[in-house]
Amino acid sequence: MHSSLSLSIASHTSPAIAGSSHISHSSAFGFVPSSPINLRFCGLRREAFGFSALKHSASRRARLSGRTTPRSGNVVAVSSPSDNGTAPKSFDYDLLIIGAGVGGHGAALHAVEKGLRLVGLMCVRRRREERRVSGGTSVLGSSSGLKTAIVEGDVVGGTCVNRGCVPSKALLAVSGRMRELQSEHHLKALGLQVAAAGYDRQGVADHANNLASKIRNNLTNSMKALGVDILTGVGTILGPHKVQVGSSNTVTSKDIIIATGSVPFVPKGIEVDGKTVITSDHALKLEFVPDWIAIVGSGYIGLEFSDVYTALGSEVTFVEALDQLMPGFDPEIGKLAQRVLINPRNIDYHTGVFASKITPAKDGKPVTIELIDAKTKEPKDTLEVDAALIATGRAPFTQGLGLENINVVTQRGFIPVDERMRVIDANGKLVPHIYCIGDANGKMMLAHAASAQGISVVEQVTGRDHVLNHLSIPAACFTHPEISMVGLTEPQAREKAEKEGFEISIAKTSFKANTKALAENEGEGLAKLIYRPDNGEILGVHIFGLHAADLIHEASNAIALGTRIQDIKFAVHAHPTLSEVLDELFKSAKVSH
Ligand SMILES: Cc1cc2nc3c(=O)[nH]c(=O)nc-3n(C[C@H](O)[C@H](O)[C@H](O)COP(=O)(O)OP(=O)(O)OC[C@H]3O[C@@H](n4cnc5c(N)ncnc54)[C@H](O)[C@@H]3O)c2cc1C
Ligand SMILES: NC(=O)c1ccc[n+]([C@@H]2O[C@H](COP(=O)([O-])OP(=O)(O)OC[C@H]3O[C@@H](n4cnc5c(N)ncnc54)[C@H](O)[C@@H]3O)[C@@H](O)[C@H]2O)c1
Repeated sequence: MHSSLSLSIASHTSPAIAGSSHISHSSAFGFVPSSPINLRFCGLRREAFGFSALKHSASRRARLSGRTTPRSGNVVAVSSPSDNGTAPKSFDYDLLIIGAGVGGHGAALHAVEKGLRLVGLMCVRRRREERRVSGGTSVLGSSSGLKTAIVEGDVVGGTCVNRGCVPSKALLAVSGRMRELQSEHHLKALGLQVAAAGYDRQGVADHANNLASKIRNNLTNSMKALGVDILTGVGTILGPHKVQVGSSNTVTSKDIIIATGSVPFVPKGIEVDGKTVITSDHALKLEFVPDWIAIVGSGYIGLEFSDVYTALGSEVTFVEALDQLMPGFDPEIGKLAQRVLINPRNIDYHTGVFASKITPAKDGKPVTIELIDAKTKEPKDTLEVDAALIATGRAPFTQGLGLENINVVTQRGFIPVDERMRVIDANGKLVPHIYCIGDANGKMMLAHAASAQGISVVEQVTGRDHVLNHLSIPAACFTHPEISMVGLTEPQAREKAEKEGFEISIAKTSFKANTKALAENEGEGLAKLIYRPDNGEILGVHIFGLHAADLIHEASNAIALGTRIQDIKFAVHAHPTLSEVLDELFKSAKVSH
C-alpha cells in the first residue's frame, strides 16, 4: 500500500550516530552454581510492564505501598544525610539492587568481585525463600560477611537482553548477510556467484528469540554461580533503607541502587495495537515483514530497523520531527551515512514533521499517519502504509517505585542524580545511600553505560571514590556499515572551544586507503578525529565504516585513560587490519606540543 501523497526525498538531511554492544561477563559464566536457591522465573509477561500496563503496575505498587506501614526504627527519615542515625543497626543486606537489567547485573557482579554477598529476590513462586528473606534471616550467599540482593519484577536481563541490544543484533546479523548476498556488484567484485538469496521469516525470528534466551540464561547463571539468589517481585521503596518486594515482603539494606530501566515512549495521538502500529518490543519478534513500513523517529532504533526491514524487502518511510535525519550525531559522518545507508536503499523520508495521529490498520483499511509541521503545527500530509514502527525514544520506568517515600521528584520521569549516581531529592539534597543507574537516570541510555554506572556505584559503597567519565563512553549504531562515536561532535567541540578559549583541529582518514577494507571490498568509510592541537587532547572520534563499532574502543580507551595524541600515535597496529584506519588518523593529527 502506498501513500496517498507523493513522497519527495529532500537532499539536505544529514545524520550521525553512536551505540554499543551488550556487556558480557563471560568470565563469571563458568562457575558451578553454588546458591542453595533454585532460580526460576515467575513467568510474568513483559506486557505487564509495557507502556499501557505501566499505569496498572504503578497503581499496584501504590496499593502495595499504602498497605505497608514501615516499622519504626527501620526507616530513616528522608532527605537528611544526618538522619541516618534512625536506621537500623543491622540490615538484611549491604546492597540491594532494584532491577536485573544489564545495569543491575553489572553492579551485582562487581559487588561479588568486591566481596559483597549476593542474595537475589524473586517473588511470586518463591514464598519459602521470601519468608526467609523478609524475616531477615537469609542464609544465602557466599562466605563473605557482606550481603547484596537483586530484585526483578519481570525477567532477568531487562530491555537489552530481552527486548533490545541482543535480539536486535541478531536481526542485524541477518540483514548484514542478506545485504551481501543481494549485492550483485559487491559479489562480482570479489569474483563470487551466488544464486538468489532468500530467507525464512520464522527462522530469522527464531534466531533473535533463541539468542535472547541464551544470553538471558547466561546472565541468570552467572549470578546463580556467584551465589546470587534472585527472587522476582516488584520493588517499592518504603524509605531510605527499606524496600518492599512483591506484595508482602520487606527487606532492609544499607545501600540501594535503583536500576529500573525504561520502556518505549509513545507520543500522544499514536495508537499502538502491537500488530500494525508497533514499538521495538513488537518489532523484535518479527511477526511479519510489511511491504511498506513507516518508521517514526530516525534515531538508533529507527536506523537499525531500517537496515533490517530494507534487507528483508520492505520499503521504508522515515518520519522525523527535526530538520534532518539522525539528528544529534556528528553532521559530517551523518551526511556520509545518509549517502550510504539511506539514499541508495528503498527508503524515503519526511523531516521537520510530527506524526500527530496514527491509526492502526482495520477492516481492510491501511495504517494512517497524520503529519503536522513540527514548527507551525499545520497539517502537512497523510500517509497510508502497511505498518508503523514508533521509534521516538524511551521513557524511564520509574512510576510507582515509591520515590515519594524518599522525597524524590522525577524530571520527565527520570530520577535526578549527581555525577556519582547519588539520588537528589526535591530539595536538591542527596538522599543518603540511594543511587540510580542506567536508563532510569537518563544520563546515557546505553547498556554498557548502565553497567559502568553500576560498577562506579559499587566502587563508592565499598569505600573507593569513583566518578565515571561519560565522555569516554563509546556508542555505536549497528547498521551496515556501522557508525560509532565517542566524546563530542564537531559542533559540540566548537562550542566548548569557544566558551573555554582554545582551538580545535580536525583530522580524517578514509577506509579507501586501508588494505583490509579494500580486500573486503568495503572501502566506503571515514574516521574523524576532533582534537586540541595545543596539547593533543582527544575531544571526539567518529567512525563510519566496516566494523566501526569495534574500532572505536582504541579511541574511547584513550579518552578514558587521558592518553594524548602525541603518545598514542606511536602505538603499533598489525598490518593489514582495519585498526590501521585509527593509526593513520592519530598519525595525521598535528600537535604543537
Ligand atoms: C531495540 C533496542 C536496541 C538496543 N540496542 C542497544 C545496543 O545495541 N547497545 C546498547 O548499548 N544499548 C542498546 N539499547 C539500550 C539498552 O537496552 C538500554 O540502555 C539498557 O537495557 C538499560 O539498562 P538498565 O539496566 O538501565 O535497564 P533495563 O535493561 O530496562 O532493565 C531494568 C530492569 O528492571 C526491572 N524493573 C523495573 N522496575 C522494577 C521494580 N520496581 N522492581 C523490580 N524490577 C523492576 C525491569 O523488569 C527490567 O528487567 C537498545 C534498546 C532497544 C530498545
Ligand atoms: N545501537 C545502540 O546502541 C542502540 C540501539 C537502539 C536503541 N538504543 C538506545 O535506545 C534509546 C531509544 O532509541 P530511539 O531510536 O527510540 O530514540 P532516539 O532518541 O535515538 O531517536 C528518536 C528520534 O525520534 C524523533 N522523534 C521524537 N518524537 C517524534 C515524533 N512525534 N515524530 C517524529 N519524530 C519524532 C527524534 O527527533 C529522534 O530523532 C536511544 O536513546 C539509544 O540510546 C541504542
